[in-house]
Amino acid sequence: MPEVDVPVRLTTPEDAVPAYALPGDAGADLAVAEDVVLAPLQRALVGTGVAVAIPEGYAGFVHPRSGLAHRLGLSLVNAPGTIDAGYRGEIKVNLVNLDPSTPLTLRRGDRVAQLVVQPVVRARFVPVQQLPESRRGAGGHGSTGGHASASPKGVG
Ligand SMILES: O=c1ccn([C@H]2C[C@H](O)[C@@H](COP(=O)(O)OP(=O)(O)OP(=O)(O)O)O2)c(=O)[nH]1
Ligand SMILES: [Mg+2]
Repeated sequence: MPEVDVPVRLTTPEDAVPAYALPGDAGADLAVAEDVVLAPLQRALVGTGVAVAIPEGYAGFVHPRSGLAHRLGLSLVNAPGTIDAGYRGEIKVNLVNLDPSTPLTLRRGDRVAQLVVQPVVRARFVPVQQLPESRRGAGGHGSTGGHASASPKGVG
């Protein structure tokens, strides 16, 4: 996998530098810098103790962790959160407990999200009268089929 240097500053020496759990992982785990209790369906903006300087031409995307989502219903309100190259503040996570009945307790240091650093391009938006044709055209929102159905028969 290609690598890029990302300067990182910790709020305190006890905060964790984002780390990849395994070789080949796309996301480096981010931990909460404080204890948090989330009531069912409650959300909270929580610091990670980490600030980064993502190089120009890249951006960071903060994704949920699938295990916590699956086991506890923990997610991010704004998934994926966007970390701009110019941002020097602490990375914060917009946590939400999507479980409808069980409160969720997180301890400082728990890894709750993952940061994916990706190359990005900046678009030059060019106003035109007519867009070039394509096979998809204006079709969307399930136009190719296979979308889930609310009916007991399942997907169509
Ligand atoms: O999950 C997130 C999302 C964003 N940010 C920080 C980094 C990002 O560069 C900045 C702005 O994010 P965004 O552009 O998504 O938020 P906005 O509501 O548009 O705020 P702004 O007006 O500051 O751009 O906030 C985080 O710490 N965590
Ligand atoms: Mg913005």
